[in-house]
Amino acid sequence: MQATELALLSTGQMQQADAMTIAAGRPGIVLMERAGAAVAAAALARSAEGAAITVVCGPGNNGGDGFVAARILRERGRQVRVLLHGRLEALTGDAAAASARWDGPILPLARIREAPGYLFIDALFGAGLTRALAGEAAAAVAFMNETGRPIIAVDVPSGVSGDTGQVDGIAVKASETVTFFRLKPGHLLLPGRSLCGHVSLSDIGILPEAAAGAATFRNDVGLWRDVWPRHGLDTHKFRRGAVAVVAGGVAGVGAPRLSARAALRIGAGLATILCEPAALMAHAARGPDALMQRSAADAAALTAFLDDPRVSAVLAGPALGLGERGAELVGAIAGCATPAVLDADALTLLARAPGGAAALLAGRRAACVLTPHEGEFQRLFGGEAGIAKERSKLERARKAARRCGAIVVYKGADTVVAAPDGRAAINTTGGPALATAGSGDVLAGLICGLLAQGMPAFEASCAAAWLHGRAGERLGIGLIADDLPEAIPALMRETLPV
Ligand SMILES: NC(=O)C1=CN([C@@H]2O[C@H](COP(=O)(O)OP(=O)(O)OC[C@H]3O[C@@H](n4cnc5c(N)ncnc54)[C@H](OP(=O)(O)O)[C@@H]3O)[C@@H](O)[C@H]2O)[C@@H](O)CC1
Ligand SMILES: Nc1ncnc2c1ncn2[C@@H]1O[C@H](COP(=O)(O)OP(=O)(O)O)[C@@H](O)[C@H]1O
Ligand SMILES: [K+]
Repeated sequence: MQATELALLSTGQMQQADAMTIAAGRPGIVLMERAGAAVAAAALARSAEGAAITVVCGPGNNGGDGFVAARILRERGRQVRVLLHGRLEALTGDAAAASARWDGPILPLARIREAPGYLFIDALFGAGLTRALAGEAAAAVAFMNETGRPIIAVDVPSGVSGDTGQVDGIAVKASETVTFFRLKPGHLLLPGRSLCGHVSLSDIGILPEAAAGAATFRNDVGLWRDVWPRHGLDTHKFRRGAVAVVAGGVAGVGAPRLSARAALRIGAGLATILCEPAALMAHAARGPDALMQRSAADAAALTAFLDDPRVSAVLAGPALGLGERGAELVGAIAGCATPAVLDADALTLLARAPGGAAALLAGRRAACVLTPHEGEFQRLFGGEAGIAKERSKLERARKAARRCGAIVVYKGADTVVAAPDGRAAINTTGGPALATAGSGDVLAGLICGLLAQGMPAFEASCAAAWLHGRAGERLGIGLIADDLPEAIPALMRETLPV
């Protein structure tokens, strides 16, 4: 899949895409007929001839799609009941035209409890949702959900914001969502994603160029395949990239080793653990033999190591420790010219720095990736009203990336990767099996391993998040973080030109 097909459009951008297509000579009612036909096709696939289908229409064009679907379903032998929220005379434009083509009865929404039928089509609200559902609409949605019958949502489940995936109050819990042209962020961000059921995308004739300027993407291989590191026959270990993983003391030997192992498994040529002197023996006693260890007592030692131009990326955070040494080393990384990944303790130390992360990273000369989970994100940006008050995880990540001049990998079940230039991607690979100690350390190591091989930081972060998630899916429940790096080589061979 190409990057333009992975584009996600906001509801505003989708409206512009519609308007652009209509202005180019394709009438809105034609688009609506195609949208309604796609919804009808989904309902036909889920119902037998004669089945009773209830179509719940709202006051806008989402309702218009519902009227079209209702007409087609009746023509195809289904028993269709149409309910409308609001007055028929209040419908305008394409929705009014679509309702005029439906010559069956139209019942008020309040009658939804009578004979609900086998399947619902939710055409209440789509891209035009402006506020929380209330009154009759909220009651109808509660009823549909309670019946446990299948619900096909038109465009988005009513009550879910297409932009943020957030729900104020109540929303439809759909079995399936039929949407048009391109997905919206709300289909992928939680809780929206969990309310959509299976999402199918229908081409209704909107001009593909309408997505050309998109800066938000679903994270998939097509987004970064072209910049995936390739190594020629004449490569050697330093050309493949050397990673430095900055570690802490004896109590935290495991976490940085998970990161370093991940960096090696994703293709870095060399990985060295730089630990407190007292931890050197503990590291030396552990596998794999391919990993190297050195002591780095302070910032001077770390800087001297990073000054070697062959060291191509550095990672700090997992079990680094929150003491003076840690703070000093994070300061040294902020000031160095080596591409860096800052995770875990390094993020807490960044948040504690005078002026916060943005101040410490202001002068950075090389790419920097921050990998906060929710708690770390709050620590870093919770005090910045412009970021913390933003309702969309996508926009919070984007603003944080701009603020720090760094790539932000805002982790969770709907990880968002955002770049300071405004690009962002939402990751959907992975699952609950990844919620296990050390899983984040592996992700940080994967990113660092790709940075070390010269992959641009945004794409490296996206690729690492995608592979990390796929590895989690493949290993499934019961995985421990140690398993994740080992699953990476096979995944790479299957999905990438290595
Ligand atoms: N444009 C096109 O060509 C195509 C568009 N398509 C379809 O159009 C859909 C977008 O249509 P849309 O823009 O008319 O918005 P829609 O989601 O129907 O809702 C707007 C209405 O709901 C109302 N309303 C909002 N929130 C509410 C609430 N909480 N509680 C109560 N009322 C609320 C709002 O009222 P207002 O906020 O103005 O008071 C307004 O009356 C899109 O999702 C896709 O399905 C396809 O056919 C392809 C071609
Ligand atoms: N339910 C989930 N679905 C998908 N990915 C998840 C889920 N839970 C956790 N993850 C992923 O697992 C990793 C956990 O990282 P983190 O919270 O830093 O854990 P740790 O500090 O134990 O290493 C992140 O990459 C996160 O996106
Ligand atoms: K809907």
